[in-house]
Amino acid sequence: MTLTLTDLPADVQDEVSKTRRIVADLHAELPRWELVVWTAGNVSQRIRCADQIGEDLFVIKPSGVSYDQLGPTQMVVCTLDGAKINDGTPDRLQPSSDTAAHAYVYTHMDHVGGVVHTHSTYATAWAARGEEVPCVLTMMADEFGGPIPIGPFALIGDDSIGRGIVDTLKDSRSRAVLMQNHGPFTIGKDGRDAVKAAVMCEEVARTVHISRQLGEPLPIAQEKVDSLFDRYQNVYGQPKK
Ligand SMILES: O=C(CO)[C@@H](O)[C@@H](O)COP(=O)(O)O
Repeated sequence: MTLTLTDLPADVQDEVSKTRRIVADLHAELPRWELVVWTAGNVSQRIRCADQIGEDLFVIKPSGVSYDQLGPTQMVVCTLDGAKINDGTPDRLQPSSDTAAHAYVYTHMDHVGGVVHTHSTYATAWAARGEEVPCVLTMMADEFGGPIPIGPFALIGDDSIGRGIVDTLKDSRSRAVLMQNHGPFTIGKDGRDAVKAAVMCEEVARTVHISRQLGEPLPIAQEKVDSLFDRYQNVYGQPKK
């Protein structure tokens, strides 16, 4: 039976409301960082509520709606099988066409709290060639712990894309995967972390492409990549609260 938001415990309803605001605001980051044209990108964030209602939920944008029309009340709430709940939005409002992919990632990667998909230019150009972005920048070692891998060609609309993302990232430190002939999908501890991974993925895809136009970039020794990744993930920035 389809869940009804207003029947859920008050604390879950509060978390849904907060997450809707977060996900709506994160969608503004996609055009801000020039990661999308038109509506060609989406963000979602998990709600960890299995202890209260027996399953997690996630919030994702509605399909094909312009970013300047996206507010918290348009954000769609789904179960981890990708089904929209009775979330207060009009029945006709459909979730993103990538909802099944996001749902598959949340189901099979419990540590993931946010998923992003874009068609950002340089990352998508690497995806079109089916070539991983080699780890030749300290920024890549910091952020991705190695190369940005290529995922398989997969048609939209069922579990194929989600399965390709999980199969590629489950044994990788990278939070980004370039789905062949399609574009980048990124994961993170939350939606903002996944958006950051999408921003950094496009940045390094552009830089490495330019470097290759000048000559052959130099690889970084694996032990140096490991050291850079460890520092950035565990020391960089301000002390964790
Ligand atoms: O990549 C695709 C379609 O191929 C979609 O991710 C993109 O058009 C965005 O679709 P949504 O607006 O999220 O349904």
